[in-house]
Amino acid sequence: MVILETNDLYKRYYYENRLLTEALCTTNFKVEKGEFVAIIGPSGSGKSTLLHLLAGLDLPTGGQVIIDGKDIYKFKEKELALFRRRNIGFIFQAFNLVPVLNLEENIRLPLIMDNKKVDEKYLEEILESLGLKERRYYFPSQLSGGQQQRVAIARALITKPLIIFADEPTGNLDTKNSKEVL
Ligand SMILES: Nc1ncnc2c1ncn2[C@@H]1O[C@H](COP(=O)(O)OP(=O)(O)OP(=O)(O)O)[C@@H](O)[C@H]1O
Repeated sequence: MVILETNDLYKRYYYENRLLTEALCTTNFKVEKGEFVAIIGPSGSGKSTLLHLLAGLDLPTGGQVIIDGKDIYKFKEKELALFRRRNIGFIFQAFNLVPVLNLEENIRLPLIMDNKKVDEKYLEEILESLGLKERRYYFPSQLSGGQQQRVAIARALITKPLIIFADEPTGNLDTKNSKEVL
């Protein structure tokens, strides 16, 4: 089953009506449910642009992104925000945790924002499998980079999303922490 599809997706930046950068040239591909795909390419080749477009975080110049059969850029802004929150997990290179919330609260946050009940058993499973149980009441500033990134992963998993996008999730980590996160 195809979970993600792009149709002639592209992104250009203009400056004073002149083409400044072709950040992403026309892209067509499909991703099957359960597939693990890595996007590789030199610096500036458009990897982040592509990921942001796929996750509904940026607007394409043209083309479609279809997730679970839905053309995500046909949604109105609020609908897209809701669709994103319910169906898409995103892990950033900079962990983007909320500093005033503890580890567990950070993980619960997407469900709280959606007025949804947390599946407590699943939360415990995630904390256990990511080795975060003993640190659940720590704040982000009290955690190592690898631990913070694992919290970001847990936060992406808790909503049981259809698809998870990760933009260089180990980019800020040393070799040991990178291995742990992967
Ligand atoms: N706001 C913008 N205005 C103009 N050009 C932009 C803008 N944002 C990105 N670009 C250009 O789009 C191209 C693709 O950038 P992108 O960040 O997607 O690359 P990348 O492959 O993720 O790079 P890296 O591996 O270095 O993070 C680059 O040439 C960049 O200069």
